[in-house]
Amino acid sequence: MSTTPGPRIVLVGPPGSGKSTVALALGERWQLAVRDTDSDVEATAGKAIAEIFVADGEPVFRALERDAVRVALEEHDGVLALGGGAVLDETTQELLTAYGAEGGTVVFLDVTLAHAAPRVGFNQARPLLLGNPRAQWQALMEARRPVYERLATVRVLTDGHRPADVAELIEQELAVLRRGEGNPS
Ligand SMILES: Nc1ncnc2c1ncn2[C@@H]1O[C@H](COP(=O)(O)OP(=O)(O)OP(=O)(O)O)[C@@H](O)[C@H]1O
Ligand SMILES: O=C(O)C1=C[C@@H](O)[C@@H](O)[C@H](O)C1
Ligand SMILES: [Mg+2]
Repeated sequence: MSTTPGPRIVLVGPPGSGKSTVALALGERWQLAVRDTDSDVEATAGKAIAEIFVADGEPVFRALERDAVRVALEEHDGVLALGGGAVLDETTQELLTAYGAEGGTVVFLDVTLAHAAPRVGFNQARPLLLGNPRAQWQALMEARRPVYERLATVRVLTDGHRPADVAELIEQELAVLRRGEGNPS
């Protein structure tokens, strides 16, 4: 077991990659508390993310999100799911880089458009995907992919896997890594 302070695992990836859902599956599998920075932001703001975007604007949301990620990395020791765009913030990038360098696990949940589309349904709850959802998703994934890949210590392709199976795949990947580092699994 890791002795790194902070969360046991942090999940990053685009909308529909399954961060929130897989976090719950991992929490159940490992009997760990689950936290989601999108929920933390909504609790702090007292309104839904879509409402924050409309009423206050994206910069306000991103500032709330930056604080939520910092606090969660400091005080949460279970499974942590981030919002899809949280990794774009420079402070968050620095914090995740440091967390990974100290032995923390950052998993990039990868997914292709064909599999993400039916999952998210591209509805009103995801303000960044309004307009032409497929094109928006593709553009943001293209821009963010290098960031997800750079910050992640593990990448798991989720296409065609149910959330519980993704959790199992993550566990297997981590076991392979531990063995590679010469630690028993
Ligand atoms: N591996 C999967 N297979 C099929 N459906 C999935 C999978 N993972 C998640 N889903 C479904 O896709 C939808 C979106 O999943 P989820 O909210 O976990 O994505 P997310 O990565 O947290 O997105 P966001 O960045 O918007 O928070 C949910 O309805 C969920 O049940
Ligand atoms: O990908 C994004 O930028 C977002 C993803 C969601 O998790 C929310 O954090 C919000 O809708 C923005
Ligand atoms: Mg989520």
